[in-house]
Amino acid sequence: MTEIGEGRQSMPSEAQGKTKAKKRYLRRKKERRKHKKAATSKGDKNVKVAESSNVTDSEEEEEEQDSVVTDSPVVRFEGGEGSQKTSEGVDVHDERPKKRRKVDQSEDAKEATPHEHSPEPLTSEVTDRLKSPLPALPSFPLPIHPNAPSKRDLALQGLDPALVHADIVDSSTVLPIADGEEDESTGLTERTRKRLKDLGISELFAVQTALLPFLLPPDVTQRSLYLSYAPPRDVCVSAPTGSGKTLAYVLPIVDILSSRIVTRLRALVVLPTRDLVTQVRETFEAVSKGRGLKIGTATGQHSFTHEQTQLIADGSTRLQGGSSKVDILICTPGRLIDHLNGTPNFSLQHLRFLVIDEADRLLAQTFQGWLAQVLSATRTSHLQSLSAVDGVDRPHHPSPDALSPVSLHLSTEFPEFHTDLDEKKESSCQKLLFSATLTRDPGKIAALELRDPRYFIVKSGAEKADALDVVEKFTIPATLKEQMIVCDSAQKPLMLFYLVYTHNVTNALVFTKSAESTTRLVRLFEFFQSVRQPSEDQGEPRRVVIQSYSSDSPPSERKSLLERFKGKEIHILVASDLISRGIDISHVSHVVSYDVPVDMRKYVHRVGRTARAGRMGEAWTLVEEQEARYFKSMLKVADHLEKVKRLRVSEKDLAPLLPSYELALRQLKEAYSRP
Ligand SMILES: Nc1ncnc2c1ncn2[C@@H]1O[C@H](COP(=O)(O)OP(=O)(O)OP(=O)(O)O)[C@@H](O)[C@H]1O
Repeated sequence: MTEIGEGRQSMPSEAQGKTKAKKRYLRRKKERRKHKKAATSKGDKNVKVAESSNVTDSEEEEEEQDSVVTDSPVVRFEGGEGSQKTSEGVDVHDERPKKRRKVDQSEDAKEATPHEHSPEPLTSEVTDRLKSPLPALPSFPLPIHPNAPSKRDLALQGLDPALVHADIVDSSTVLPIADGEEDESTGLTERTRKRLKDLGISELFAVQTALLPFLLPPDVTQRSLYLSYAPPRDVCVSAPTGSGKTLAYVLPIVDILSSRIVTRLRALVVLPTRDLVTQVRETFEAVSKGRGLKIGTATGQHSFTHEQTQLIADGSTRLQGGSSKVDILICTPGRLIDHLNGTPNFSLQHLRFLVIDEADRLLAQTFQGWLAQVLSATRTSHLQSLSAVDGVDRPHHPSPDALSPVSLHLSTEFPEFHTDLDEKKESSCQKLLFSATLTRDPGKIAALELRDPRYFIVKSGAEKADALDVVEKFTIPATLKEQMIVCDSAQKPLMLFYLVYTHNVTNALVFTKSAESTTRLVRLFEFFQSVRQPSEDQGEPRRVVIQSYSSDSPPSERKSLLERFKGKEIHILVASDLISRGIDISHVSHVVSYDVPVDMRKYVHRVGRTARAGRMGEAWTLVEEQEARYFKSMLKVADHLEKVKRLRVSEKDLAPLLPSYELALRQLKEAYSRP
């Protein structure tokens, strides 16, 4: 309070002081104007006398205030019609312009000159100073906006340089299989080439032509079972679905392992599903027929003990080099870890090949950190942990002859002597990664501890390929025709039935989002078929055999379903994404995504069940109206939107099927409402 009071007391004197100074200033200003007027009046008779000599101080003040108001470039008058009311309700006539008025900026600029604002007339000393150039201030450099990194640069950030410099292979490349003793173009042995011809294969596909010469170099020492002093480079392969990736690794493995004398576990193939394990085993058996190689599988389909007896020759004696009944093991990651941790003498120290097929899928799932465990087991003897596993302190009976070079330094046989055998060797295990949608994720690739990797990317139009294509895009088989049908969700089953009947589909895979919807859709289709009336023009409708294939069915039933589908006993297999990857059924003519795939990878693998090995195929995706935007943007991001054409089906087309469909729907409802 005191301070405020004091402030108020001092105000009048300050105000007076200010008023005097202002008065002085205004007086001088008036004088200046007079002088100016006197100087100009002689030559200019038309000059309007704007400044009366008897203008009062207060009038001058108002003038000053006005000039302050007009300093603002835009003047706005809120009250309409030029009059305003004061807070007390008194009408005040406002003489200012009623509309917005723009003040001329150039006039402002003129007013803002130092002369105008200077309260004192400029002395000659000051004007001299103003005229003389002031020493220039050091100017700061203008800020530079760095260019935003291009999409390409961003995409390449953090990538393995080997991936950026990948070998791009044109998907249309084929190479006839040579006759004669030597084949310099592929490095395949005569025996393997003969076997391929027996299997009806006369030429090699693009991925095979690229990979075989690399894995089977002309220098035979490079084909040894152990390469501790010149360990082989690892390989990553990205090639479209159905392009023959399986043979690209089966052929070199069979050729190299055929030189072995003792059976050891030398090739390990890891796959995400049991069905794929069975399929790859069949390919190995077909190619290696008559070569004496032993092939085993571990998927959990049989009991653990049964699998152990199939894999291990001797589980009772402690063997530093491990023991194996198989040269090649094809397995799922979960079961592999079970054997690594729980099967005595199961060792990966002799591995020459570690194949990870459908690599992006396997790397996306941890399966108890299977990869880290497998990589560690390839580096040193797994034997050390054995007694810990079974809890038995075994008598010490090492057999160093069975040790691989990578494990020789662990030998306890000659502890006193230091020879080059003690030197730690590198593992001879060559990692081979395959997928149609190979991950480019640097983090996931780093986990693989790849050794000087070489990337092969198979795609159409390889000559135009850019590093960005390598990074972001997946290739779809050139022989595949893709279409989407946008429809109401309630119409989807009817739309499927329409497509099946009008296109005479007899070999199709239909993908749904879940095992439950698979079963429901099959039941609806069966009801629909049972109530469908013969048409006037086409007579009795064709009978379509449809079955569901999902994780709900036991493995033995699934196996038999696949066999029947391959044998064309089943026309349509409605499946969850369980078989969207890798499954190779050559005659599949149509793939229907009854439910939209959740991402581009899923889409690529689903549609890739048709148009395999250069055959023609069609893929339809049923898109609910509210999903259309999402689906299209997914395709657009993958630069694939223009490849998927829209197929339009009108109400009129569906009308003939509608009565049977409605009846079938009622039956399905009843079936599901029954307790
Ligand atoms: N050189 C060849 N000549 C003829 N057929 C071949 C050749 N190579 C592979 N095939 C056949 O092509 C089909 C597809 O091969 P494969 O299953 O290896 O494809 P993929 O590239 O692994 O596909 P996906 O990515 O879907 O697993 C198989 O039926 C296979 O027998």
